[in-house]
Amino acid sequence: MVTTSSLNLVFTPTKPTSLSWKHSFPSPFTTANCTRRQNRKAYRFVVFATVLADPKPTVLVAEKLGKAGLELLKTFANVDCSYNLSPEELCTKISLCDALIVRSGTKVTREVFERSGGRLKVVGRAGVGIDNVDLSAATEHGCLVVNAPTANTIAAAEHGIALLTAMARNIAQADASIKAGKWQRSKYIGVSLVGKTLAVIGFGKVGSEVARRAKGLGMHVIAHDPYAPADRARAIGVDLLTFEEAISIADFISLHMPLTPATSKIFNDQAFSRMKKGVRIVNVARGGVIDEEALVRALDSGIVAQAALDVFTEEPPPKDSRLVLHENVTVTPHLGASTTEAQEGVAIEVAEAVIGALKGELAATAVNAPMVPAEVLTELAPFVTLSEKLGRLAVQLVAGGSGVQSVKVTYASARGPDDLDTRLLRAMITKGLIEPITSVFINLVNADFTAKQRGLRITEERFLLDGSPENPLEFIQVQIANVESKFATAISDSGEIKVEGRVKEGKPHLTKVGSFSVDVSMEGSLILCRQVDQPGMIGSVGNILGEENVNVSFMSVGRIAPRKQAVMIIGVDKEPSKEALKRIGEIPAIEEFVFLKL
Ligand SMILES: NC(=O)C1=CN([C@@H]2O[C@H](COP(=O)(O)OP(=O)(O)OC[C@H]3O[C@@H](n4cnc5c(N)ncnc54)[C@H](O)[C@@H]3O)[C@@H](O)[C@H]2O)C=CC1
Ligand SMILES: O=C(O)C(=O)COP(=O)(O)O
Repeated sequence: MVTTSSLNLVFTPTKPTSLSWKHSFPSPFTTANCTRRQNRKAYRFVVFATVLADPKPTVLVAEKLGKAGLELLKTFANVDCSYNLSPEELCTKISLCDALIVRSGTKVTREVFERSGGRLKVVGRAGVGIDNVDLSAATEHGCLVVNAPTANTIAAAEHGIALLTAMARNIAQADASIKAGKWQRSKYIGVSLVGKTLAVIGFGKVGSEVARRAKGLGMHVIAHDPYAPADRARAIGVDLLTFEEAISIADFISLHMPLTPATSKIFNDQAFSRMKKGVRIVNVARGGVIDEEALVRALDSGIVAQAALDVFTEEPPPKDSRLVLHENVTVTPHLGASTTEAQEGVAIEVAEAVIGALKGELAATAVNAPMVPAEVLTELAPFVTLSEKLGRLAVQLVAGGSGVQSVKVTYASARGPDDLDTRLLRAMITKGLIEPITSVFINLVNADFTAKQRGLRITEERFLLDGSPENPLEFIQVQIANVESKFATAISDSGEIKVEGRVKEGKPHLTKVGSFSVDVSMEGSLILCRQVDQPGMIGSVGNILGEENVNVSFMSVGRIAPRKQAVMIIGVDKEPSKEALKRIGEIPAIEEFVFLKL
């Protein structure tokens, strides 16, 4: 048994039959192929498509983006290129935008999401680092964040090597000196790289490309990365060491990890004190991983002989920054990704991801939503629809005023937990449970967060079946505990509202309500009746609906035993009038009934 999500707040359905959708979904999800590009697996992703009122969405491009990416965006959207916006200008504009594209120079704060009024659907980061985007706020607002993780890797690695070699040979200082009319050959004696030890901190895409190139320069390369697979390092001929080991034996250190709470100021006084005297440091990652004041102290004391920095805690750094002005420091203004090739690449990469997201696809480069491989998505597709419908149906059975706090989802499958990814199904059940009773829009990005915020505790269980794991799932059960139902029949023997569904011939079917077995296709709207099993019932209800010109799409009866109680389910194409529903309720053999929209 696998149980997830343990959240403990309360939410109360206020309008259980209201189905006013803030966003409509042509289908619960669409799929699209994620194309090309080296280093990227061909994933296909799910998503919740938003139908935009304006035929063309608006994309705000807040920083300079390569031409090819802009052209691509213009084929699909109205593109507003407004650079150098102040934070207030950005917040003002954002309520008119469906997507925002930035580089590292724009802070996408919580206020930006709040001020978007729910319109902003995707933030595209035309580059790797997303430390300038408030990811929690994005997730809370159901806004997808995508980046362009591969197209600037080589540019950043080449810049790292450029800084390494320039620093070792005092290129920048010598250049400035000669332009100042001097000729200082003995002052700018450098150090050689060959045979020296380079510690690469952060052995990801950029770090490993730097390692490859440094080996080509004859350096001995070691690395530290708590998450990097040892075999990838071995394949490049690099030993993975602990942080302390790596920094204490290195002659050169090159930084390539993201800025996170764990890496913030990881290079501090303590770290510098462990380094070999005369070490040289390159930072093409993020300024915030270094305590810049500690680095100045280490430079002054000679522990660090030289530093070459492309990135700073504050960008641009203050004009009087002691670090920038230090004679042993070489600086560039965050140029790691700034090659013609990389900028065209990231522009296309981010434009494709943003367009995909606006079309309703979840990009391969989503950073705040789970990625679902294509093959998993294809086989789970009908269960995704089933999940949402079960959620919608279950919550509409709750009597108004009963707070829904606890929902148990059971997946019956012959597959082991590792072979069945239920995140998508859970998100869709959550969507089905919450959307009918609120105006909140739920997608894969914000489902768990919204459930937590609304006090909905969703636990998941697996019911392991014998048999063939060919079919991912046999059935899904949704149970809502500790509530009253407006249709008492839906309460199972164990006291919860219980609905169960299966996929039959690719279509979602309701197969259990409470303790009654039924079998109806989950389409349109349903009238559920509990009745004393007797002849003529179908005709009686059918007549009332016929008089109202309500088309009946199907009827199905599930009974305990002949002439005892039965559950009749009637599918209708439109909502019958209150009067018709009242007349159905007045049929003597009908003990209770409920009208539900799927
Ligand atoms: N200066 C510039 O213009 C550019 C800077 N960058 C920056 O370079 C960095 C690396 O980028 P990529 O290689 O594309 O990212 P990546 O995600 O491929 O690699 C980052 C690596 O850092 C590792 N890491 C995480 N926490 C760590 C820790 N505490 N200690 C050591 N390693 C840790 C991760 O396991 C991962 O392998 C990012 O911060 C990115 O923003 C990237 C491109 C251009
Ligand atoms: O991709 C990254 O992480 C970078 O740091 C590049 O930043 P930029 O897009 O050049 O502002």
